[in-house]
Amino acid sequence: MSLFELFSRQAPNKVFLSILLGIVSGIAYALLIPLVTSAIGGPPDMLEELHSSTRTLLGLEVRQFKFAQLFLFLCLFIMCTKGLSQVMLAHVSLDLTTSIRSSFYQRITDTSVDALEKVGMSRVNTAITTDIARIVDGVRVIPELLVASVTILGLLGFLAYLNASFLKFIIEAMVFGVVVYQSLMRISRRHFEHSRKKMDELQESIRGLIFGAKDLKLNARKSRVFHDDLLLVNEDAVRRSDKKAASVIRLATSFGDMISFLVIGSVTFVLANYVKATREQLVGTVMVLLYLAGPLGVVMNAISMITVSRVSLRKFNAVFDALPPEDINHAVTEPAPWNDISFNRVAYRHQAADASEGFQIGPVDFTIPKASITFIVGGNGSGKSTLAKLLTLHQLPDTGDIRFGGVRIDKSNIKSYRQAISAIYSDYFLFDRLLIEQHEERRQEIGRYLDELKLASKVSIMDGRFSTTKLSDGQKRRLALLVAFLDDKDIYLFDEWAADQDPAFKDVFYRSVLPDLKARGKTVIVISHDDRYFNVADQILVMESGTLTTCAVPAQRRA
Ligand SMILES: Nc1ncnc2c1ncn2[C@@H]1O[C@H](COP(=O)(O)OP(=O)(O)OP(=O)(O)O)[C@@H](O)[C@H]1O
Repeated sequence: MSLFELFSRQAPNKVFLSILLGIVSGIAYALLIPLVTSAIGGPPDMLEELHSSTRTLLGLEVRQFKFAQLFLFLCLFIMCTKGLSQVMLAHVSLDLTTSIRSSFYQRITDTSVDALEKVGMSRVNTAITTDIARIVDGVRVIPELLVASVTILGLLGFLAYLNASFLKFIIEAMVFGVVVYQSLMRISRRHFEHSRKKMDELQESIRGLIFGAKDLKLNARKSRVFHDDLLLVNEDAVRRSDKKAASVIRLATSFGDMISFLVIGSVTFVLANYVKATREQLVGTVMVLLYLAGPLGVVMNAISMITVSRVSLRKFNAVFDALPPEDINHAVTEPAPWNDISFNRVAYRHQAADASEGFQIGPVDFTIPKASITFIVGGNGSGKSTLAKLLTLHQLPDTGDIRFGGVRIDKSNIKSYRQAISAIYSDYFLFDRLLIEQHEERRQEIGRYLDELKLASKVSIMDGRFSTTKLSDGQKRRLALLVAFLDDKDIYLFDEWAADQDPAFKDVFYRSVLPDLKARGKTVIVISHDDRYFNVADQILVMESGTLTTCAVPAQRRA
């Protein structure tokens, strides 16, 4: 979508009205010069009446009173129309910012987890914090550009009336100016594109600076290498590209400023010798040229902002397109009753970023009965978490099928079946609130869980919001468990949940929490390295290099 389309789609009527008001004010602007030159230079016949009177106002003598009145009226008119036009544009710009952000949030919500992981936090962050602001800045100046262009046209019209030969020369000079200016802008755009690319890398380094702070503090050499060879190098690359781009833009702007004066000089000192023109015509032309500098400046500034904005728009669109909405049915309906989850010849491949084949799990076959406990075990990188993503329906298999009872999971029902699942992944995110309805029964339930999870002395929940999330890793996971309990889903998946727990609570988790969930009819899937507790499981799925090697049932079950 083009910049102007973005703006006019946001509020077509307001944009139209503000442009109209801007144009009217532009025309009024253009009228001020002929008015002043007429007042100074003597009356054309048709304005004779306006020159006639001199009056006293507030003790001051005002000559050509009607001219003065008209001049004042035009000034007030310009102030009102331009002001109103600007206020409306400012409002539309702010609405547009919110609207682009909201549609981006929606896109992030609708896209697949896979796409989001591929694009990555840094690119999404830069798109939201840098690109959207630049896009809106560029869009905001489009109406100003139109208004300034109308003013310029009006002034050129007056020049045509004054002296056609001067007009021809000035138009030629303007075309020359625009061609040179545009060439410079093209160069600056290339530098901005480079800077924008480096900005993504800089964002990634900044993430390292914050999230890796603890590690960096423990290793001065590593910290120095990180600072000097990565962070500052990226910062420097952004700075250098921005500097080059800004220098070219400034050069273009001063060229633009100067060309007005060169044209004034050429008209005054050279052209006046060759073209037949009266003194009034010459003075009028010079005044118009001086006056032209204002709207020309606006045009040039607008073009430079639009240049930057177009770079950001391209980048933003690339991120937006890399997050396509999941091609699934988004309507949520109640799934049909089921007694087991079965994986039949299921295979899924992670696409590698390089030319290599990537990692594949499967084909795998297994069945998980309802109201049972299944452990998924295996070495690092064996594919447990990938299998967990398939089990929690974040991905459909490339081949084979996943069935809930007799129902095959496909694009038409995957979202509905997802609603039956609650998961705490190894990289879970703890929201600072519950995001569910609050009522008295729920409050009592929460109190009970806080006691059971030994969190009552640490956290309270007020209006669905946690009093704090500044907890130890183990406590945070317990709070995540509380959130999962409140979800009250049919299926629970825990990816190495107990890894941070102390031995006492680990025992509670495996010997009490999991069997309780099973007793309540929940289907529990646990990814675990805790072999001490494997006997809690009804079945164990062992992953090895993406394949399911054993489907073992523990030999003895402890009471
Ligand atoms: N988003 C991804 N894109 C490409 N490859 C991936 C992606 N996620 C995981 N992989 C690859 O898949 C393989 C299995 O990863 P997975 O996270 O499933 O292993 P895991 O058994 O859970 O390991 P761990 O016990 O260390 O958590 C790894 O080799 C990893 O490189």
